[in-house]
Amino acid sequence: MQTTQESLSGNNQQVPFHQPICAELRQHYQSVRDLHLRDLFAADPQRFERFSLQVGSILLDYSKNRITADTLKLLMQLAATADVAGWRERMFQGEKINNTEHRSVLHTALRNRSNTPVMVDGENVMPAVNAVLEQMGKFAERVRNGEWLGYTGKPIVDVVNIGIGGSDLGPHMVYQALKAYRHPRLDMHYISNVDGAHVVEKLESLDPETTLFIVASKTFTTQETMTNAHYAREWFLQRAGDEAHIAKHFVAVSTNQDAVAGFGIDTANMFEFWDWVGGRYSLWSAIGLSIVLAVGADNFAALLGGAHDMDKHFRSAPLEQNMPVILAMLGVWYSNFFGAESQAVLPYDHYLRSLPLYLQQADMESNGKSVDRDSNTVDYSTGPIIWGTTGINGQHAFYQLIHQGTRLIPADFIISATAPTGLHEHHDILMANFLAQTEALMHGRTLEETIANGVPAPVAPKVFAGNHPSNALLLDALTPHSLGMLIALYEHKIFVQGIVWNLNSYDQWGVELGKQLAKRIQPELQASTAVTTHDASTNGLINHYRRLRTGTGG
Ligand SMILES: O=P(O)(O)OC[C@H]1O[C@H](O)[C@H](O)[C@@H](O)[C@@H]1O
Repeated sequence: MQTTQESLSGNNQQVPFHQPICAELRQHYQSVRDLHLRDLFAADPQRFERFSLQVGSILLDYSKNRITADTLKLLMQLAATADVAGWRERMFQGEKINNTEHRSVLHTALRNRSNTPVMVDGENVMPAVNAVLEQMGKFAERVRNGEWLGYTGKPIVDVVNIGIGGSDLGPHMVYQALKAYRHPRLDMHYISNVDGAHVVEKLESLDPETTLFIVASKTFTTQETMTNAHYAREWFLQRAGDEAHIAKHFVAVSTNQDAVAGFGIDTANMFEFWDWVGGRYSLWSAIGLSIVLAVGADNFAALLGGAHDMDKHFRSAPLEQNMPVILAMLGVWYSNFFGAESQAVLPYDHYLRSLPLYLQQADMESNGKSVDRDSNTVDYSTGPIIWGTTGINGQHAFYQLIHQGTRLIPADFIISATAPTGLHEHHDILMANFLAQTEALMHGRTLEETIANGVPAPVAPKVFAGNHPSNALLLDALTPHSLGMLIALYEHKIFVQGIVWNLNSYDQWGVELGKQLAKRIQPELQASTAVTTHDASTNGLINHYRRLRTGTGG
């Protein structure tokens, strides 16, 4: 096993995409690209059994993909060539696979319910992980049972999570997904945008006496979060008067103890996590505090347990029976051989409506890269554009393009078999649409079938080519456990694709340049003379804004 930083870097010739298996896959692609799914199904009555897999409470039907048994065999050879199994072990064992930041990648340790030791720099991280989990559980229990009181002696009613990116999207998505499990007295709110409208509008509806703020930031330096947190602190103090009341209404989640203390939050009210937790993989850490407050420590433990079960499956199942690996390699098949540009995520579940947003960060910030882990510029496509919304709403908006447009858009359809509301008729309608769409995308409707249907002329616009690939993910029910499994499934899919594309999926240098430029531009917006230090477009826009700007100095 590789241990040193140098040995984690290979050279360009080692890149999986330069290996002979890719030439073989390209050749194979030529023989498969014109096959129609309709014919593949007709030729093989066992296709569903052959290309579906159940792991715990999740069924993955991947039979409606443009693959044959040979495709899968070759894709798995590519995964093996990329040493997915070796890298997987390196990740789980805490090697510093994030080679540009020299960090381990151990979100799996946060949900390691087996409690086996996980070592970072010679130290087992599990005692610290468990201690923070306990701290979160105890704190949440006091808030939930009404023991934790605001400065006028009232129990907390509203909790505001102030965070952005990974410190917002994960907890926000999970809170929505587990709404059915939430504490009846507690409402969670999420403020991320530095557009003042977000914080002002939200605070208008809240009572400082019964509101708890969680300032959630891994670095505790993110400008948007700090600006909103300072505003919330000011808003609170204007009403509560005394700084001593802050301790009852502000807690922090961060890796940066000094900055938390500097903000004025007692570090006794800080929930810690560590630099080996990537922001977009952090909902399992103290960043999930709002989840624990909403659904309780037991349900949070079930969420972690679901993710842990998926971790165990991912770590031990052979590649060809490994759900994250299968999803990942199907994605590679469409991105790198069919030239697909995007991947749609279509949850048929109101509670999962934020999953596409969450996965946008998880996937696109991880694999949206054109320089590989050895600093070579890649000559193949990497992470796709992730997009989507709840399935039914999408049907009445953009599905037209998926059905009859000119682009190939692989889509993941996600649904649970149980209606959390008990509205069974609603759920049957939802399910029928879910099935109808995947069937229509796959099968299409030929010219002959269209004519036989007796549709009036013109007939051509009413023909559906079909052959559009989709995965169907069917959960027994949307529970904390199955949600944990589902999120971990996607995390590991992203990991596998990153390995196949030879990327470091765990840094995000691409977000830095804009941040630096914004810092430079911000004071220029208040300049008294025309700004000339940028390109003509940026200068023109800055100066136009300076003229229109209202408020001090404008
Ligand atoms: O948690 P924070 O340190 O405030 O970071 C919040 C977010 O901001 C960054 O710019 C990154 O692109 C994200 O990966 C991160 O999740």
